[in-house]
Amino acid sequence: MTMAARFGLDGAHEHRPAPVFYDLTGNSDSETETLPKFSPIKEDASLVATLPRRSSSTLRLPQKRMIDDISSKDISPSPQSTQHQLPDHQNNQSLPTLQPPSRFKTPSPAPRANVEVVIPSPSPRQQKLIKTLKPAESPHDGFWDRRFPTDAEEREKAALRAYPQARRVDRSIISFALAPRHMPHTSITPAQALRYELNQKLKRISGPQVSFDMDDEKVAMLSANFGFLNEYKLQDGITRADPAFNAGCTCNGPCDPESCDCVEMEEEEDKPILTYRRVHDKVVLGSEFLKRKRHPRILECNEACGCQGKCWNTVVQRGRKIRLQIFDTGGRGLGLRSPDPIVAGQFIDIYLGEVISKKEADARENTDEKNQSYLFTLDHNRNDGAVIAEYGEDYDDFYVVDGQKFGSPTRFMNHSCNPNCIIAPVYTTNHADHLVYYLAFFALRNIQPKTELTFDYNPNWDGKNKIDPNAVQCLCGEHNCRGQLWPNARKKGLKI
Ligand SMILES: C[S@@+](CC[C@H](N)C(=O)[O-])C[C@H]1O[C@@H](n2cnc3c(N)ncnc32)[C@H](O)[C@@H]1O
Repeated sequence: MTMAARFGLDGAHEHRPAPVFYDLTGNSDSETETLPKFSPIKEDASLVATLPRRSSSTLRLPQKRMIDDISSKDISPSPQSTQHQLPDHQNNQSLPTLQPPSRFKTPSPAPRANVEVVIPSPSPRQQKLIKTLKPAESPHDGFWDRRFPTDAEEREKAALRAYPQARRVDRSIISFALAPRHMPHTSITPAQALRYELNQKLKRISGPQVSFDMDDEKVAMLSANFGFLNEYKLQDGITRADPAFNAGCTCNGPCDPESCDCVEMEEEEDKPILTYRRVHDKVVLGSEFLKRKRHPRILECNEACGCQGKCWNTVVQRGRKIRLQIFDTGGRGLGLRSPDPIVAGQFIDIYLGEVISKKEADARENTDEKNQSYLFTLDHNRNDGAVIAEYGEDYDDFYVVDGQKFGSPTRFMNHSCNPNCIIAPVYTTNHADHLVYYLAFFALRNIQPKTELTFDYNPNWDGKNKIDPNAVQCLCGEHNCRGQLWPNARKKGLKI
């Protein structure tokens, strides 16, 4: 056999390295010439030189593949063929005897010619530490203590804190994403986990408490990804008017509703549109305003005003004052109510969501599989002189609020043909922002605690509209029910 074939260098002749064979018995007297005539020390040089030997068991014993390469008569090595001598005391031990190759029939992949062993070096910190250690007492068993640390050495290292110490942790202060801190150590259902997660989100809503008043299973009607908002979420392409264009009233001291510049005038009448008034301890919308078929916008005072936004005309910007509950209505999905009594004209909350372009709203509406809509177009100022002057008469790209994935509790308000709430456009901090304003809900009449809060989704209904078979069916159950929420023509691709 050539050297090249033996080391697997000559691929044309032999791809597999020649087998390495150690004579461990030292008592064979035959077949010397049939064994490969090579030095196992030489072939194993890389391994043998770098790997420390613990005992005779670390010597490479013939492996299955090696034995397959050799006929059964080849496996009685002679003392003469033994190239790797064992110390005397090891030679005296009873060493493993070779088994006939007939036991190994399964073919195995050829061994790789080059074997590389990478042993990670200790880090500089570990090296420094190792130098400081006194050599542990050797039990004189042939083990190299540096490579095979004794228990004594391990204990010393531990004493020197060579190993990272377990940190003491106060588990009671760890907050978990899905499990409440004080929850008993019982498993929770996915519905309970979802409820917990959504409750955590509810807690981040500003103002009095908002809660779920229903079973865990019903809470699952709401996606875990739903995000509650305290302010509009402006999406790509949505811009707000420059605050520099904001204007305020010139009132000197508390604003007078008869003369305050923030109070809009009736069309073609030299008369202010009366909005808020005081009833006992509350500032509420007056009945004249509530009774209107179309509710005009409300301009609340702000920092640019003579009153510096401290007068009565600041109801919506002061935020929600009642508690709210999201509950299961049955056929109409989730709904909204309050455990508190509400008086006529009282502010309830604003409608929040993502503010998106009309184009984006069209795309979302057309891909929405469910027949639910949370879209509100901010087009109240369509006929406003200032808007027409700025954007033109045919302008139709008004922004849209989408409360489907992000929103405020009012996003759960259902439609009723006999509603108990109205919705009005309200400007707070910037009167020049005609494209982004708030949609604010007010009570239309006194509302008893736990009564569902509803509004009219189609306030322009004139009573003569035919029932559209494609419209979403109304389930409000009121005596004057129209039978439909709104024509669903766009979703079905129909023309109306
Ligand atoms: C703004 S969401 C109201 C909250 C909704 N119920 C929920 O569970 O998320 C509007 C949707 O509620 C449902 N809805 C609201 N009022 C309804 C009514 N009177 N009859 C039937 N479905 C109604 C319709 O599916 C509608 O598209």
